Amino acid sequence: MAEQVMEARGLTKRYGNALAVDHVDLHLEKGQIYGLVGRNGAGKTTIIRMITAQTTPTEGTITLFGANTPKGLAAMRARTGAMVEVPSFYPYLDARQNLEYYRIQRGIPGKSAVEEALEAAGLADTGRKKFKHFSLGMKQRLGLALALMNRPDFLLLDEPINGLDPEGIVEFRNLLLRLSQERQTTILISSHILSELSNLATCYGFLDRGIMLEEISAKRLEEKCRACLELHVDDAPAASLVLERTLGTNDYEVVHPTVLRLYSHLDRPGEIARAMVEAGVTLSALESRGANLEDYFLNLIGGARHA
Ligand SMILES: Nc1ncnc2c1ncn2[C@@H]1O[C@H](COP(=O)(O)OP(=O)(O)OP(=O)(O)O)[C@@H](O)[C@H]1O
Repeated sequence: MAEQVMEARGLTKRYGNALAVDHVDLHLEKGQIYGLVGRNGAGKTTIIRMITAQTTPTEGTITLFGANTPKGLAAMRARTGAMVEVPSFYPYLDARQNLEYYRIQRGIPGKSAVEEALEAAGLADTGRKKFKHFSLGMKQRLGLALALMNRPDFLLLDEPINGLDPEGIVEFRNLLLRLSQERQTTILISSHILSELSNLATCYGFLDRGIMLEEISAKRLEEKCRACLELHVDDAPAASLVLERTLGTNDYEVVHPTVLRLYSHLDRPGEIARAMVEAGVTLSALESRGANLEDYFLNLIGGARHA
């Protein structure tokens, strides 16, 4: 069984009468890249701040690397690194000097920690360039380097991609993939744009107004968003036979006794309708479906709001 890095149960944060985070459960296993997705104000930052002990939960428990006592948690937090807001760096210092300042302040042993962190964040070649001349992408990467200085096993990043241009997003994503592959770092990354995390996250948690609507693996999400033709019929087993024998495809699933999803023949709905009619299967609807990631999330939120 994969090692559990973090588990939160019933995690709740109340500010006065407002519930910023409402009984959220979260699970992260070693090596996962967990995308925490929610619109502005959904509670992402508050969750990350509770995990990093920057704020105290009103209710609920957090377990980090198997520890859940205050003392145990404090010890395990040394194995985490976080970038919650862009840290304040000195504008007239370069990347190395800024990190060296924080290394000493945090008591991280060994000067090589700075070099290693700069290397891991793709900033090893910035030389004497002062922070004030950094692009936003470089500033974000310096924030990442700072979070990496203690070589964390578990990295928490709050909206690190926010404001980056497409090229910056790809660069940042590649850095995180490298960390995940080379060091098996477990990563929790939040974003309000689901598609920013595609090709990166291995699982997602969808958060809306403090409530965790769904935790889902990237693989399952991809399957759910795959383009298909949805067939509404009177008899799904009979329709399956038509798909297999007449149309020669196995690329379908029966999702209900009267509904099938067909992933092949997407551009040939007429052929499908004809084959069904000829076999005596009543086809009451044939719809083209397939959500992109963003639509999936919006539908999920919409569903929860109308419930
Ligand atoms: N210190 C605080 N005092 C009062 N309310 C707060 C405080 N911090 C957060 N909130 C409220 O809690 C809710 C969740 O905020 P949070 O910052 O966690 O959301 P978020 O998903 O990270 O959004 P954003 O991307 O805008 O930061 C919001 O309604 C916010 O106004």
